[in-house]
Amino acid sequence: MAPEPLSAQQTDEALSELPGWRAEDGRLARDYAFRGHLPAAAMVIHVAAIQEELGHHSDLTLSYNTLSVTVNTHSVGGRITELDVALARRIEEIAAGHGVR
Ligand SMILES: C[C@H](O)[C@H](O)[C@H]1CNC2=NC(N)=NC(=O)C2=N1
Repeated sequence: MAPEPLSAQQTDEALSELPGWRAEDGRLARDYAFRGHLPAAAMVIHVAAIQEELGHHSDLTLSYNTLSVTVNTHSVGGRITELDVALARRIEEIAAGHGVR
């Protein structure tokens, strides 16, 4: 069954438990900073593995020591849904282990 887009209030409630994340242009977004390039690149692989497990995929932009994550749900026309929140929560769980600053 297709997920329902979250209301603005539901999105705000989800964001209140996702420090550092924001809603921007209809997407959940967060920028992570690392101590160098390899830790940032390693985080990409770990996030990719989670995304394959969940069947839900963010857009990842890797720079020197930063990784920008944005995600919405394509199947509902590019809106924020619980699937995006679930992925953001999983990414948050692994971030500290990658030495996020
Ligand atoms: C078949 C597969 O599960 C779907 O195409 C998934 C893949 N990953 C996805 N990722 C995102 N962000 N939105 C989707 O609607 C989506 N659909």
